[in-house]
Amino acid sequence: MTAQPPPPSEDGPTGHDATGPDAAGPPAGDDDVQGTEVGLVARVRAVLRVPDFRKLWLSTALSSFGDWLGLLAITATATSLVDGFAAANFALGGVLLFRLLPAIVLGPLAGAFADRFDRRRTMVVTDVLRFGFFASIPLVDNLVWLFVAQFVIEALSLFWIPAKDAAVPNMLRKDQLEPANQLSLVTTYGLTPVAAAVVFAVLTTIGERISDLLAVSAVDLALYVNALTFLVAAVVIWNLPSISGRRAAGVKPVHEESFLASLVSGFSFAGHTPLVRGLVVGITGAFVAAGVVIATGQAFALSLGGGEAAYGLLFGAVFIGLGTGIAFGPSVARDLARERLFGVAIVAAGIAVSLLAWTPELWIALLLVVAMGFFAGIAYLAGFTLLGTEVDDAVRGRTFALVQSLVRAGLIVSLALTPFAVGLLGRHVLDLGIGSLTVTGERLLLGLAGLVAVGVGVGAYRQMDDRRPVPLVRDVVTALRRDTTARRRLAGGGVFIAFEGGEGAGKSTQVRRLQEWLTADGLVTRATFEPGATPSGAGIRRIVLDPDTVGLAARAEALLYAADRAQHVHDVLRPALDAGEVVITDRYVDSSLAYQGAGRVIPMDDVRMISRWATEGLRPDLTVLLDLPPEVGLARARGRGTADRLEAESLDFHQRVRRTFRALAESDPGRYLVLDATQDPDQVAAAVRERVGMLLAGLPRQAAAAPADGAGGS
Ligand SMILES: Nc1ncnc2c1ncn2[C@@H]1O[C@H](COP(=O)(O)OP(=O)(O)OP(=O)(O)O)[C@@H](O)[C@H]1O
Ligand SMILES: Cc1cn([C@H]2C[C@H](O)[C@@H](COP(=O)(O)O)O2)c(=O)[nH]c1=O
Repeated sequence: MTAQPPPPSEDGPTGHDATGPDAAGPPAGDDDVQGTEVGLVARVRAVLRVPDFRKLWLSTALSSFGDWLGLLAITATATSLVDGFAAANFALGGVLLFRLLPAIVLGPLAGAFADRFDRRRTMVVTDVLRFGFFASIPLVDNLVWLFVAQFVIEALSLFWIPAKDAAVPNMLRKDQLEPANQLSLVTTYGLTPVAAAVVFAVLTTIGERISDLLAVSAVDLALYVNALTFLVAAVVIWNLPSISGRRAAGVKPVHEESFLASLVSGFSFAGHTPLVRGLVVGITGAFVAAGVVIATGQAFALSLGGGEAAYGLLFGAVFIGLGTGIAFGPSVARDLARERLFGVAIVAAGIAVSLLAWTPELWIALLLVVAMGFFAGIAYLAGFTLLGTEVDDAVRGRTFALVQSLVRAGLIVSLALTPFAVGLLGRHVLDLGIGSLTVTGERLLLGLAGLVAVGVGVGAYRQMDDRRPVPLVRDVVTALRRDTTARRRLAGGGVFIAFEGGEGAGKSTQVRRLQEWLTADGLVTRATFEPGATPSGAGIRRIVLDPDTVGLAARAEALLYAADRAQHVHDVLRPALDAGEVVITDRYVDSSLAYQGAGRVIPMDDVRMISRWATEGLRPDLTVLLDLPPEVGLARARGRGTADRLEAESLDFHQRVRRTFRALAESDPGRYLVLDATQDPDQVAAAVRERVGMLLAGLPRQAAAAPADGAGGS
């Protein structure tokens, strides 16, 4: 018997909980993850049914609209405040420079701020201040003040953005973050700039009538409207306590670290966590390359024999590609792990840029630019989503801010240096004997940018790959195929298999082997473990297993394992099961019953109760118990090095653990497979396969021809 013995009618595959498939999710928006038959629109609609996210999205959309309108109005104001072509260009350049500059200095500080202080307050205060500064631009009506205000507004945005980016993952379930990001990115870079451009055009067209009616110019009116959007956003955000995350429940954080120390620990976290390191390197490198592409754009358009019109077309093609990648990338990539997709997409974008460098024709260039944008959009969405799902709340603000600073710094450097480099490299005609080849600075730099992108993509991939058993090429091909041989999810929801047993019983070995077998059989599988499979769980694992953790009360230990499990169910198990995966975990509730219940002698019912609460009743469809004498297992485990805190317990402790595992299995034989773990690993694996084969036989897999955007992200 595990946490919740199943009534006969509920038993069997996919009947893994007593509380229904929506139990682990937020109050609304849960009907989007029933396998892969659900389209993008339905998933976005489901995300929008989460009330707090919907309100935040609406207010962010409003601010974004205001921001674009403001940018148009500010550039118009800047050029109108000076005379002459050169001065107008200087004013325009100044506006853009002052928009990007603060990020380099203030970005990391803003991240530490977002992690340290109440995010809702940070957002409200910055919105109110942005309202004031935007409104001051038309009132003061002076170019120097415009630059100052622009700088301050941008600096304030730097505090607002990481606070918001770090807050969103707390409002949604992990599997909802990708559609939420798709919606936000399409809104910010697709819908609101277009809406702002239309409104700006209308305002300037009817400018005279506006002046007569309101006694302000159309450009000033745009700035006032923009200012007002920030005030509205401040009010909306003030009424969303969930943005405060942990503080929403009134929990005041204890800051043992100074501000400086938290800044340093943010950098250290990014530097020492391979996944984050890969993301930071990948996103920054990709933006450096993007800066080169933007800065060489006009010269490249000229070299294709086109003028401003060709440049405009190339510019538009980037956005078409980006939008398509963000909207449809997840459907194309389907089950490809986002950790892999990120690096692969950057490499693909890099290849497109490298090919661009050799392109003689405008139409080929346009296709390559769309392809580049498409892959860049996929990479950006995957990277942004991974930052939200994989980085713990406590350091998320600093991580987002670090990325934002590096991205802007990379953009500034490449935008500033590229024109000089193009000039320096010049134009050369090489005599190849059989003909001549014209090499121009912009094309050389484009080629270089492509190579940089390929390099950072490979680097990011190496850092982030979680060494899953399927080789990359097969994984990509499988993800792209939509025929009957492609890996499939289970149509009626996933199957949950737990491996249990004492130290060194061979659980990790058998989990890996079962996953390899199922993957080869074409199923989408997820191998995981307890404790420590989530970022916060990793911290718990360090505490409970560290031999230096002394004096930990038995109840505290039980609660720590339960906390790890609650996070594991919420972040990994429930979303994967809802998406129809076969989920295999190395340890689950039985370990708590055996180690904390029998080992630490806590009443079984107490352990059962906290486990049921932590898991919201989620229980395995099958538990494989690898049974062996503790002396044998401990000897195997010690082969790995120093014993951890639990391995170091007495033999008597481990005997009690073994007896309890066996008793649990005996009380519910239909749901357990008990195997003699002293057997050869091949024999154990064969017995596991036979039983799992029976469990899966007859379970419907997802339809062969899935709809184009039917993939759930994983
Ligand atoms: N059936 C087996 N016979 C002998 N050795 C085995 C067998 N299965 C695994 N081993 C070896 O025993 C050691 C422990 O195996 P493994 O890590 O798979 O066990 P585990 O149950 O996950 O351990 P723990 O719970 O302590 O992490 C490894 O060195 C592994 O190669
Ligand atoms: C889930 C769980 C685990 N434990 C113990 C059992 C082991 O000694 C360690 C985990 O180490 P492993 O090498 O990853 O197997 O933690 C526990 O006492 N209670 C639990 O709920």
